[in-house]
Order: sequence, then C-alpha cells, then structure tokens
Amino acid sequence: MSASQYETSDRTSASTFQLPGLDSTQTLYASCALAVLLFTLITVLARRKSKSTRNSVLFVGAPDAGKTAILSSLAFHQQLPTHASLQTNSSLITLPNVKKPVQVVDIPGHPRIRVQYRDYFNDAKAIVFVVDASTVSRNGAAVAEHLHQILHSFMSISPSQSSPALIILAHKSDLLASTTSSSSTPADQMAINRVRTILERELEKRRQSQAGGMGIESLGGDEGDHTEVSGLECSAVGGSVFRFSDWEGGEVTFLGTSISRTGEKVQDEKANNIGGLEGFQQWLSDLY
Ligand SMILES: Nc1nc2c(ncn2[C@@H]2O[C@H](COP(=O)(O)OP(=O)(O)OP(=O)(O)O)[C@@H](O)[C@H]2O)c(=O)[nH]1
Ligand SMILES: [Mg+2]
Repeated sequence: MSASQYETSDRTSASTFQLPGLDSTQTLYASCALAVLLFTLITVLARRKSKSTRNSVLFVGAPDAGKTAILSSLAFHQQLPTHASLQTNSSLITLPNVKKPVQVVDIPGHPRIRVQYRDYFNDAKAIVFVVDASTVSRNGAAVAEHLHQILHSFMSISPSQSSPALIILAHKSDLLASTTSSSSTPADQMAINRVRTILERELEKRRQSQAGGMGIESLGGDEGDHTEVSGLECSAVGGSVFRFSDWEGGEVTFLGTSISRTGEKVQDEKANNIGGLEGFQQWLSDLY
C-alpha cells in the first residue's frame, strides 16, 4: 500500500469521529458535555418520577378496627353501616386546604387478604395503621404481628427511595370515655397510651423471640416462616427494649380517633371537619 493510500484512509477514519467544523479534541469535549447533559436529564426525570409515585393513603389494621367506617366518614361525611370487608375498597376524599382529591385504599384485615397491602405500598404517601383501642388488650399479640409485617416492609425500602409516613390510630376512643370518665386524662390520650404500651410490649416479645432464635409466628402471606425476620431495629441510644421513638424505620405518629354512631351527620359543613377525626384530617392535609 502506498503512503498516499494510508493518508487517504487515515483521513477517512478520522473524519467519521469529527463533528462538522470541530477538530477531534473539540468533538471529544462536545461528546462528553452531551453525555453529562443526558445523564443529568435522566436522573432528574427519574427522581421526579419516584417522587410523584407516592400519592395515595393506605388503611391497614386488624378486622373490625374501623378502617372502612373511617373511610366512609371521610369520603361521604356519614358513617354507613359496615361489615367485614372481603375486598379492597378505594375512594377519593377531599381534605381541608388540599386542592386535589386524595385516593384512599382500605385493605381488609382478614389474615388472608391483608397481605394485598404490598400491591399498594410503593404508591402510598401515608400508611395508616388502625387499632381498636377498646379491644387491643385482648388481641394485642395478633395486632402486633400484623404491624410487624408493615414495619418489615418499611425497613425493606431501599435507601435511594422515599418512605411513606406512618401513623397509628388509636381508634374507637369513645368506647374508653365511659371507663375513663373519672380520670383527668382525655379519652384520646388514654387510647394512645394504651395502644402504644401494648404494641411496644408485644413487639418487644417478638424481637426477643427472634434474637433468641426461637422463631416467631409467621409474618403471613407468602413470606412463610422467616428465620431472619427483621423490621424491629431500634437505635442503640434507646436501650434494649422496643420503643417506637427509637425505631430505625422512621417517625411513628400516634393519634386518638373516633367517629359518631351510625346515621349521624358527622361533618361540620363550615370547617369541613369530621367529629373525632379532625386531628387525623389535619395530619393528612399537612402531608399534601
Ligand atoms: N364505638 C365506635 N365504633 C366504631 C368506631 N369506628 C368504627 N366502629 C364500628 O366498628 C365496627 C367495625 O368497623 P369497620 O369499619 O367495618 O372495620 P374494618 O377495620 O373495616 O374491618 P375489616 O373490614 O374486617 O378489616 C363497625 O360496627 C363500626 O360501626 C368508633 O370510632 N367508635
Ligand atoms: Mg372494612
């Protein structure tokens, strides 16, 4: 091959990597700048997408806790007669000072159905765990098992993803009012204290069983009996017992709630407030 032939082929291959009007160094810089721009664009779009996916509110909790009753109070401003739900309910609710309606998904508490919360977990902006404060002393272990499943899901969220907010409603506080009428503590606060204390005790039992390698009751659904169940990790500062305030999965809010009896109009039209659920409505509004 002659020297002139080499020259021609060199020029041809060089020209394929050059942008018109730029030499090879400038072409390299331009390509790098373009790559950085594309990367930034993709990252921004991906972040926006992951932020925008968390929009709904998820109601979970034991059967008969009051989830559907709360949902119908918020959605229809009236407590409709309810019965054990056998399928997931979904409704749009309006919140004070929030422009767009918010979707609420109510997962039945039946052990076989409750695992369906996982299908909605990644879209949830808030997880609302409803507890019947009037019966929790009797069924605390079962309620804690259910809550453990939820806490486990929180701890499984990857660090790059945002977590939903978690609130535990100490519900049916009206049923404590008669038993606590002589006490100076308001019924809502009494309900919170009771629910928090019982759940912390029951979750601590589960934590100890795990640590002792004794195995604990199943977390339900298709997870079966896990030997390495986690989700109850607490910061070392808090000492050795389970405390919601030390839980590593995030902040846990407690609120006492109740709703009026069947058929009563429960909305204060002017304030758009619903008796016994105002604090909860406000908490939701603050999220949106
Ligand atoms: N006293 C009182 N009763 C309530 C309150 N909230 C709900 N209830 C009653 O509790 C019962 C159960 O309520 P539901 O809303 O059906 O319970 P749920 O959590 O949806 O139960 P599942 O669908 O089985 O998971 C109903 O009879 C309600 O009227 C409350 O604040 N106070
Ligand atoms: Mg229901």
